[in-house]
Amino acid sequence: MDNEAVLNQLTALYEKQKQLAKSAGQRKGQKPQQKATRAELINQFSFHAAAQIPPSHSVVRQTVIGYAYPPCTVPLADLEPITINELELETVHRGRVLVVRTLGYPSRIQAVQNAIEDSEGSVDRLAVYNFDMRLRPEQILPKGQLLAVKEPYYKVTADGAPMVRVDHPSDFVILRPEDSAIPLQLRPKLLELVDSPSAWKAKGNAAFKARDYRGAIELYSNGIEFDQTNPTCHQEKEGSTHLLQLDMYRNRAQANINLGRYEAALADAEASIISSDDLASGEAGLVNSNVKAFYRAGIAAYHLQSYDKAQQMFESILKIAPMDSDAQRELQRVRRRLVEQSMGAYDFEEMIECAMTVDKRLDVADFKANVTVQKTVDRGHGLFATKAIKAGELVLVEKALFVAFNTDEGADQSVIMNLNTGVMSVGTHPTRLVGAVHKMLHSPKLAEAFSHLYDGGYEPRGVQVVDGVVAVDTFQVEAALDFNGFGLPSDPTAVDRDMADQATSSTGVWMTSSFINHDCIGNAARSFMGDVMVIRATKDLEKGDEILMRYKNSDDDIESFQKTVLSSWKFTCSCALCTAEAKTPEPQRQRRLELIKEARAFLQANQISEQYPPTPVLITKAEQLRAKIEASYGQAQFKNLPRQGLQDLSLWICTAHILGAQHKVQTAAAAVLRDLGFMISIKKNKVSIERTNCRMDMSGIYAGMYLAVSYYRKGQNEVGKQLERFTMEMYETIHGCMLGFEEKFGVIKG
Ligand SMILES: C[S@@+](CC[C@H](N)C(=O)[O-])C[C@H]1O[C@@H](n2cnc3c(N)ncnc32)[C@H](O)[C@@H]1O
Repeated sequence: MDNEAVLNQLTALYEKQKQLAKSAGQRKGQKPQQKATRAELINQFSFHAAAQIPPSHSVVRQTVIGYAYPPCTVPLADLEPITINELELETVHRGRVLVVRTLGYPSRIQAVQNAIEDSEGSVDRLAVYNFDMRLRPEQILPKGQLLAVKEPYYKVTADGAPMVRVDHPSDFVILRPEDSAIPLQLRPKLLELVDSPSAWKAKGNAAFKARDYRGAIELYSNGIEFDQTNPTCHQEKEGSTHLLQLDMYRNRAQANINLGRYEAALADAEASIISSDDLASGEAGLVNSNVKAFYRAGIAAYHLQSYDKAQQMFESILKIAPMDSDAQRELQRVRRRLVEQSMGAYDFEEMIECAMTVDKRLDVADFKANVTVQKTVDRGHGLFATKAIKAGELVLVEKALFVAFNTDEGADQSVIMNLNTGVMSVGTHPTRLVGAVHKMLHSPKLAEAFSHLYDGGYEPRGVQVVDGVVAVDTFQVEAALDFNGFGLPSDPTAVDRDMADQATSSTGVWMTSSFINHDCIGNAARSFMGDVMVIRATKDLEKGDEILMRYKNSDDDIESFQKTVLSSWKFTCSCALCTAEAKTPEPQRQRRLELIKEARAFLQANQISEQYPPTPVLITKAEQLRAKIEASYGQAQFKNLPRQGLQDLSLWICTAHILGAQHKVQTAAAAVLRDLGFMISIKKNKVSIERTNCRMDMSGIYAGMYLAVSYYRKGQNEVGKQLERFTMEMYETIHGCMLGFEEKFGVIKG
């Protein structure tokens, strides 16, 4: 399907969804008129359809963001039960909880769905959105599952039938058979009596072995609680009860690690460390238990990027088990992270290699020592330099909170239609939303950090942990992602790895980089290596300077550029470039747009090839056109500023001279650099480059190398060397590292 057809299809779908939402809204508070019967529902969910996903080629998968309601923040125990028959359409039932059992096998399209029945035997459909995509549908809504929907949202669906809809993962609680929230009618007839901590531990171990880590965590928790609330329960093994409890903490730590719940894992692992008094009792295996406890604490701390703590844990192991090879290996790994974190010393080439061949989610630390988040005068928060940073040096290296790669398994062209904001985002956005939400669900720390990202003015509610999970508001997360998400290019070897290439490209969110405000010129450039963003300075920065980057490349047509910025990020850019445009008289701007159009047509019709170099007549024509465009950039407004509309044509002229008479290369290459905002002057073999208003891109690297070579050819090697160094620095800044420079640009030297 071509782009226009997709766009038409999406617009039609959006309109339809808006219409549906409107007519559904009119039924607010009503009871459903037509509902599927138990038999119909059982029939609908009667076979194993877990793998059902619509064919992605003909149907654009859609996630509709409709009524944005906040998640429940009341503990399950404080909610009043509600039955299916009491539910009212288009209503979030605040203060209530619906306890149900699933009737059939789950199906999955955008949501995982199943038929449900309540304590009165009434039936309906349940749809769980934003589920953890690492889980299979049958792990979320298996047949016969008892579960609670906190403050249920009862919704009219596209087919007119009702459905209980869960948008926030924390509103959905899987219940164990013995949970007191389960009404008598839904309770399993036979409840296994578990009456000792060791029995809970055994059950936990069995669940763990079956890779049911969620289940194992609950079972160990029950065991720990049982132990704490029944102090006399275990005469089973005098003296060892305390150790049994520590075993369960230790095992729960591993289950938490396996689910990526590192904060809980660290707390569990630390709680499971056996004291020196207990160790002195000399029971066999206790040292080994502590090795496990320290190891798990170390791994959890590592994933939380608490590298000092991780180091301490692995060193503790080596004190009691000096030959432990796992601890030795992990200690080495941590030490590398500590060097990266404190000094910004990375092996970037290895990172690109790893992203290309092994895993795009890289194992590296963040380097944030050069920046800090501060309030700005008029644009909320911003990111500022904590020390002077030279052009080309690292400003920030940051691993993403989450990236949805378009190469991930199951990655698909899908669309989020936000009926509240009117924004439609096509690509991997739905995956990014779910990924970010699930990262926060078990990490109050991450949720707290994320809550500071700009979200367009959502009412701040703080981070609340309810029933053991963070009540993450998926609507708010989506709003924040709209403002703070970045697109990534799909090719990690591409030279200019800044902008995303297509609507369907990978998308991610980086927490610190999110504070960088926009400027069309800016003073920093980003590149990506796997899920790591590398930001370097494009000019010398002073301590206290605000870091600024362009969110999107500015358009020749300033009006349309400003419109996009306003609709996407809700501000009007007032940078030096936009101000210069605004000061340019309208007829002059219109004239320039016409000339740029003419230049585009010229470039399209006269693509350069080595085989057929452009004729002198053609080059003269290009130069005349360039002169006209140059004149349309008023000297008064654009003194020392980049002139975007000239860039492509200038590079064409420069390349044409390279292939033809060489004597004009120098002027042509300098013109390309001038159009990017570099003011170059060469006096007595000394190259000075004024770059206050520079922008960097690939044309600059070509021009820089051509310029350097032209001086080498004239025997002015000193000048050539300085220009080559400048070009290499530009390459490193926009590419992140020097990998590939020699192959692609070294050859220009011949
Ligand atoms: C990714 S956030 C940047 C950090 C943000 N200033 C904050 O306080 O968190 C994007 C938002 O910052 C603001 N912003 C960014 N650049 C701006 C600029 N040049 N002028 C005014 N506001 C800007 C806009 O509100 C935009 O939607």
